[in-house]
Amino acid sequence: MSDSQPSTGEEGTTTTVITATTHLTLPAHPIPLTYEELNPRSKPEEFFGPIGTFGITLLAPLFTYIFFYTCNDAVGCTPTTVSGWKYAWSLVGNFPSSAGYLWEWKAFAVYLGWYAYCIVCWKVLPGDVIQGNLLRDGTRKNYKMNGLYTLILTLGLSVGVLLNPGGIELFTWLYDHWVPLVSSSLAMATFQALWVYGYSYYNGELLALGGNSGNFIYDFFMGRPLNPHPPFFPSFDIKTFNEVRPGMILWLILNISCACEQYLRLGTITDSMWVVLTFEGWYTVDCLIQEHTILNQMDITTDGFGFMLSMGDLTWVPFTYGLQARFLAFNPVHMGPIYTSVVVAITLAGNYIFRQANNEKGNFRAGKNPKNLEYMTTERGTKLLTSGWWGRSRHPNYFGDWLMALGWCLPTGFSTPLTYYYIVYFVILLVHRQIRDDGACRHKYGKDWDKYCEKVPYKIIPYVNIEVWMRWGERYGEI
Ligand SMILES: NC(=O)C1=CN([C@@H]2O[C@H](COP(=O)(O)OP(=O)(O)OC[C@H]3O[C@@H](n4cnc5c(N)ncnc54)[C@H](OP(=O)(O)O)[C@@H]3O)[C@@H](O)[C@H]2O)C=CC1
Ligand SMILES: CC(C)=CCC[C@@H](C)[C@H]1CC=C2C3=C(CC[C@@]21C)[C@@]1(C)CC[C@H](O)C(C)(C)[C@@H]1CC3
Repeated sequence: MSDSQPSTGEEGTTTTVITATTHLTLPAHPIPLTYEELNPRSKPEEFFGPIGTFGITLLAPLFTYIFFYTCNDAVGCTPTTVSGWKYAWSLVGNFPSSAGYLWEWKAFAVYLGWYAYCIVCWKVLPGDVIQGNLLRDGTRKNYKMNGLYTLILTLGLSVGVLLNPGGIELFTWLYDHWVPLVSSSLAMATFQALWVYGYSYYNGELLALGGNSGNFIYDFFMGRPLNPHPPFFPSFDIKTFNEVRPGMILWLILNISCACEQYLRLGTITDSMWVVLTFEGWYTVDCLIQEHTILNQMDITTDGFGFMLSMGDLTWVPFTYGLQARFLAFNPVHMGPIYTSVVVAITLAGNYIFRQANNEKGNFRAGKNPKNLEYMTTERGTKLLTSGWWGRSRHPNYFGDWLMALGWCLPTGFSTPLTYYYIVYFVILLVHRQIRDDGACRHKYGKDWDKYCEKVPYKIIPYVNIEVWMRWGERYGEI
């Protein structure tokens, strides 16, 4: 089976080939023939251009380390005091346990083993082959969707280990080698990003429209190739593989390791740890149940695969999204029934909005409209929902996602602001994503998008017009 096929629909070798639930139609213009026409030069404008992308390339890994050195059982979690920072700094390269060693070959070998295991699972476990969206060269790629089976197998093996004598202690090996594992994932992420960047100059593959500026720093970060694959292994799509497997599943495993650490220290697992473990774990499970939906997301359809996604997927997601559980491992919080109920209610509300909104759009895009929602038809032929969750704001799913994120941070109590980094980072990520998506939709739908925006003026939070607030703020400022 070839990786890139004409859009006629063919049989995959494993199981049926299913076409991604998209409404995309063939471009009206003739498909350009030359490589240069297909891959035009882009302007380095996103993230404040080369300077901004250089800054994020350095700062994102740096923050991953800072989150550890300023928040661990040796220093506590006090990045708010000068003495806290000084003490944390003195421990870099000099940490009392292997959890803070900057590099360890054994951890690197374990990490490579984990990555290889994920590839083997992708190869040998069964799964539907889904045909992706139409690419601008007129072809479609096939994707094997078996992330959920990889997760089920991994969880099954984990339970097997945990039920054996010494299994809990074995699991805490991950907690005890946190920084060496961070460094290993970062090495892998950097290697991948460099390799796909270099290889994209040789194999004539389709480039991402936003990652072909000719500026190394910018293109390395944004991602030059759109759908990179290793040589001689064209059916292995590096981007979709990275997006939901080695990082997302590792996040769940690291959380289990933190829970084991807490159990060894306390002899029990606190309510706060259970809440974090359950809800963050469910996020991973839900993401893998819906794995096919990533084919319609901008990371897959538009963005290239570069350091942003490579580092984001392999390092940022598992090691910083796991901060809450790691904090609770050495700093247990007992929430009690009332606080637990409040946190659970917020998280469930977030999950409900997130899932309902994503399902409404997913069903609608698949040609189903079980709730009989209102919609408008654009000149392009695409339909846009104007009632239900998508009539309440233009990104209700982001709002639900953020509420869930709040529910993951609240169990850590209020002794440190650091564990709340996630909701701050997530606001920035979602607002930036909203602006990018709005721009892309305006480009796609033209004045139809303006009509939709008139009908649904609220950007993320239903019925809350941030722009009105901003204008009101400006007027207040003038007074
Ligand atoms: N935890 C994390 O770190 C992250 C989580 N996420 C989550 O991933 C999920 C996917 O996010 P993302 O890919 O950014 O975007 P969305 O799932 O919100 O999809 C946006 C697209 O939906 C289509 N659309 C917009 N409005 C309508 C409408 N009214 N009716 C029908 N279709 C519409 C448009 O595409 P078209 O018209 O072409 O179909 C638009 O480009 C979200 O739930 C988000 O919260 C995302 C990033 C990071
Ligand atoms: C600091 C830095 C370099 C950040 C890069 C941003 C990345 C962390 C995010 C960009 C898009 C992401 C997505 C997910 C995780 C975070 C990153 C990689 C995602 C896999 C989370 C789970 C969701 O269900 C998702 C599959 C929709 C999502 C896809 C985008």
